[in-house]
Amino acid sequence: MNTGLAELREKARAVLDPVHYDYYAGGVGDEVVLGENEAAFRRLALLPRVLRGRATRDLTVDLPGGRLRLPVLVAPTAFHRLAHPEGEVATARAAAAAGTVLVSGVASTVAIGDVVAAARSVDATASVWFQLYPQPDEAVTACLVERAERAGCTALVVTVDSPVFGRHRRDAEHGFHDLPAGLATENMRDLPGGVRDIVMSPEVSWDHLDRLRETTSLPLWLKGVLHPRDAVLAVEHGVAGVVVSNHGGRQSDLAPAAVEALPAVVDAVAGRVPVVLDGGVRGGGDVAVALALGAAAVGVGRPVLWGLAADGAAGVGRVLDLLRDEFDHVLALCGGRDPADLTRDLVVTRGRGVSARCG
Ligand SMILES: Cc1cc2nc3c(=O)[nH]c(=O)nc-3n(C[C@H](O)[C@H](O)[C@H](O)COP(=O)(O)O)c2cc1C
Ligand SMILES: CCCCCCC(=O)C(=O)O
Repeated sequence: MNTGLAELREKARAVLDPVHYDYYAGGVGDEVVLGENEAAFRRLALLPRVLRGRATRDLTVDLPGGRLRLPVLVAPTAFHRLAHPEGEVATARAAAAAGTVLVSGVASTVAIGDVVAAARSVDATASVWFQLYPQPDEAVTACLVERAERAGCTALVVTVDSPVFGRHRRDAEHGFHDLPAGLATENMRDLPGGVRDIVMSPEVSWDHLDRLRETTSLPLWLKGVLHPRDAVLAVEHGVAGVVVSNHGGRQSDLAPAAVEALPAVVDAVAGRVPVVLDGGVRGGGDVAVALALGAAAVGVGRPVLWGLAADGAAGVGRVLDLLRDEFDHVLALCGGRDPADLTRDLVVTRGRGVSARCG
């Protein structure tokens, strides 16, 4: 892990209520996938290319829903006001200042309109995307989508890896089930039928996705895809992009590490839509490896929460600066001029030698 990020994590651990720290840090079951997400990156190396670099590198990436000044976006995570009183407002300001996208979760503790306003107060062109779980009551989903559109979100991220809640042992041991008094999931107010809770339903299907797509003209990303066949189906169902993710090791503890699932999804999608990876990204080197394996960008979840808890918007800004700076440095070391110079032939598995390649 980048040492700056490790310091922020330790500062966050020191200031957070241990129950809330464990909610953020924890994973499902035995936390095998949680560990594997990071460990899998450590097993990969990048072959440098020489004599082809340039003095300054262009880190910009264009995605459906917005331009990123670095190939790192803020993955959706719930309940930012557990970390800092300003919550998602602080995160939005920092993401906008860094020139990247905040994917704001439906389970945010600030309403989406206020999140977008915070981002736009820093940069009038800032892009905020809205993440939601497709609800079995489609009137609820439609209402959430309408709110995101009205707020000015520029893309929707539909999370599909949660047919049921993940079983988080740390939360169970602490008895953490509810937000403390004074905090609420602000997007879940005044919904059709008086619904207040986010429902995870195994009955949500591709048909729900098709109907959701008909309710909006926003680009729609599918988050939580690991099987290449699902990636193909996603493209066939008209998504604008796919997020390879195991939810940061918080859903199935039998899932593969996210970066290990990435190449097959990239191959299945075959360039028809961009692929974003999240899970275990803890430094600029991880960003570079993911891009070399075909990701257009990566998402970061927990490091942003550590930065937020440690120092509000400034702490989130520090996380994004550290990742940008380290990624730029690694790109230079690989003889890269921009992210497109990171190609799969650069990636090798440690301990397995390097095969002859000239492609
Ligand atoms: C505390 C926490 C809350 C999360 N909440 C959501 C959520 O509401 N919606 C969602 O799609 N993903 C959620 N995720 C998953 C993240 O979007 C992302 O997939 C994951 O954090 C990436 O792994 P990383 O934390 O190792 O970077 C959450 C993750 C954490 C750690
Ligand atoms: C009742 C709100 C559920 C929010 C789910 C947040 C999440 O995805 C997580 O991993 O935690």
